[in-house]
Amino acid sequence: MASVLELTDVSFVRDGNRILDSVTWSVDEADRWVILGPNGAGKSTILQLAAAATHPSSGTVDVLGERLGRVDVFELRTRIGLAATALARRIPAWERVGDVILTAAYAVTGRWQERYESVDLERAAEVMDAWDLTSLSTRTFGTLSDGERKRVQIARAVMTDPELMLLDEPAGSLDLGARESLLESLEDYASSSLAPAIVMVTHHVEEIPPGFTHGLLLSAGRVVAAGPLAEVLTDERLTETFGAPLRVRQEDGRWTARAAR
Ligand SMILES: Nc1ncnc2c1ncn2[C@@H]1O[C@H](COP(=O)(O)OP(=O)(O)OP(=O)(O)O)[C@@H](O)[C@H]1O
Repeated sequence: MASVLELTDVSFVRDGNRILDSVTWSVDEADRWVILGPNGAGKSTILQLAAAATHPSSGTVDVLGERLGRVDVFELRTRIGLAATALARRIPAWERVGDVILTAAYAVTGRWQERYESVDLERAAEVMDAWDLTSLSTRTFGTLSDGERKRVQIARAVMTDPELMLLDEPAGSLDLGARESLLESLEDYASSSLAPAIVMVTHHVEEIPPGFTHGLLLSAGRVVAAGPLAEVLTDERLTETFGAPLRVRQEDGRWTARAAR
């Protein structure tokens, strides 16, 4: 199986702090990974490397077969879908949802031309339908709830038909109903044979959608465990990752964790 992301002995140092320490990790095209770890573990930094948004201090990062440092990252980034709150801040509050999705095909925010290809209009309609956004298509982005905004961010990334999808805390800050509804959509997306490799960052095992296959546990910039979810999500490894005694359970494809007593 082809590897879409490969980190080999990667360290990332900023202001004298070793944020990632000798990380070796690889993602195949059919994988759906979750990166779990406490605040400051280095999860977002790994996502930034995978998004070709930064370079390692040492070691090598290969994204979609291209080595960072030897490739035009602007070209490479067009092949990667990234849904992150920091990016959503660039979406103008006055832009209509339909245009937020549609303009992804042109890698811009803010509608900039009045004539779009019909193939893009059809694709935007399909994506909005899949992510339950059709009824919101004429609403402006600034009037949406957090849950609706998260859906729009993901749909915008899906619209570009990426070869690697990166999701930074897609369910963070959502209420229970919005979280469950988003996880259902992510489960549908992850189960499609047409979907690309997916890497999702989260703090909570409860936010892992059914159908996700692998887990990378990070603590203080180091890999605690990486592999199939059932092998890495154990009491011992979660306890080591979060530095507190934890017990983890799986039921109907969903995970829960709580303090061990
Ligand atoms: N450019 C930088 N300069 C200095 N320190 C940085 C830089 N980027 C990240 N850090 C630090 O590196 C550590 C890891 O950050 P990162 O955002 O990757 O962690 P995270 O696991 O995603 O955390 P969180 O769960 O809180 O979002 C943090 O302590 C952060 O303050």
